[in-house]
Amino acid sequence: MQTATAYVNAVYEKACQKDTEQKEFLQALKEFFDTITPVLAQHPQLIEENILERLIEPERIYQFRVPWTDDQGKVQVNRGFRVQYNATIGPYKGGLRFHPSVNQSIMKFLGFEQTFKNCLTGLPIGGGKGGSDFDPKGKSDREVMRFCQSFMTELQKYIGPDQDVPAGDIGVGSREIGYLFGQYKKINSYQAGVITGKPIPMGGSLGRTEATGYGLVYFANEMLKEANQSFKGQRVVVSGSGNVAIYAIKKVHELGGTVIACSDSNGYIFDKNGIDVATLKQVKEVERKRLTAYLEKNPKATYHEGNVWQLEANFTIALPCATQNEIDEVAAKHILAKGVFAVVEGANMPSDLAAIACYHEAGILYGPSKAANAGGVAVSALEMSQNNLRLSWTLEEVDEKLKEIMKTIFLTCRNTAKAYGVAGNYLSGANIASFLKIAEAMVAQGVV
Ligand SMILES: NC(=O)C1=CN([C@@H]2O[C@H](COP(=O)(O)OP(=O)(O)OC[C@H]3O[C@@H](n4cnc5c(N)ncnc54)[C@H](O)[C@@H]3O)[C@@H](O)[C@H]2O)C=CC1
Ligand SMILES: O=C(O)CCC(=O)C(=O)O
Repeated sequence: MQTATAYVNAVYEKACQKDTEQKEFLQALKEFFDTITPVLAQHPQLIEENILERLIEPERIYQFRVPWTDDQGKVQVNRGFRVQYNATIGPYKGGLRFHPSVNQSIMKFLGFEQTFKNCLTGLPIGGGKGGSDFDPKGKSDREVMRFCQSFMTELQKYIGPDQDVPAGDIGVGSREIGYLFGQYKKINSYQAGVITGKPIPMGGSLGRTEATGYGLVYFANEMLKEANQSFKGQRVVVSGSGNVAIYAIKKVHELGGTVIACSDSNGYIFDKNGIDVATLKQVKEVERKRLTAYLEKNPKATYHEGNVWQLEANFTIALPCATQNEIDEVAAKHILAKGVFAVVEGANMPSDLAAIACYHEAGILYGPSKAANAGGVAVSALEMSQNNLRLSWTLEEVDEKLKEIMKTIFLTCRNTAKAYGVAGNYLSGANIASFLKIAEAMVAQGVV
């Protein structure tokens, strides 16, 4: 039989030949494969089952046309996707992203990551992802509504509370989820559990809006405790200024840290006394303006064009919460030179492979996205539970469950890494623990 290394290399080579252009997808595979080779050496039956080749192939991908009419009466066309990656441990579950960069590679990398993330939550949810190259920026509410209605007119054929349950991601917040769910109900019937992140009066869960950002900080806090550290007195930089970033900043401040900078896709603000969350929420959630509008309300802050990871000031903790590959090798080296001892990821795959190698080489704490940002999908699964039970938990109840889930994910990563001889490597811990559970379930279900 092939050795584990030869098997992993062969599967990766084949993927590279099949999906040559899909660089984000291949990157996600490489990051994963590098950590699980030793596990395959211990479980040769998984090689016999050809588990990797089965696991990396999405169960199915839908791609569809999304025509809609803009405010000038002109017909526009976008491309829609839903990747149903893996439903071995539960219905497909994962967000929808509306951003001009969306393509099949990005959808596949996100669906692949989601499969393992969802498994780490310990809740019965499989992995999926979807979205469109539609750009909500600069569109009126009515344009966004018409787009969402057209998108859902097609998507509704493929989803259901026990089949596939979408939610939000970049560019999809409660406004979009409201329009999407409204159209689903018009075509079908009221089935609350068909989508999560719903506005509260439509069956949403308290705490879902905050869950990814809060969960990230709960996870980071567990990492810090393990290293006899805390958020108290830390100078923190958060990239992005959207849903994940805003609630991560809020929770860091509650735990005694100071977030001195955050960003959008054009530039970043530096506010040495700490980002004012109320102002940020007003600018981003209510007015939907660029970050420069923050300065009108907080003139002591400064605005700089470019990537926040070029910040001149020193800081100790980095929480990337914007997008994939925002930290490359140059940015990682800059971050390390500024005194950072922990990078914990709110965005999906924000560090490229060279950046991750820099963290490992420097021996800093590194919390990988599939573990650290799982709080959002975990509370989405709690929303599904509440919808099924036809009841609503209080914010305190949801937050308590989220804290417990994030602590358990941390312990799973920590204990698995230790058991496989890579103590402190939470990336390996996350990959190995979720891989073993899904692989075992896939073997149990037969070759399907
Ligand atoms: N919303 C959720 O529950 C979850 C989101 N995530 C991930 O978190 C990240 C952020 O998502 P959300 O906050 O939900 O999206 P969002 O649409 O609310 O905000 C995205 C933010 O990132 C900024 N951004 C986008 N590209 C950027 C770039 N190149 N440089 C700097 N800033 C940039 C945008 O200006 C915006 O402020 C994404 O990677 C997403 O996949 C992960 C788990 C759950
Ligand atoms: O809440 C969900 O179902 C999905 C959240 C998400 O898209 C993610 O975890 O990346």
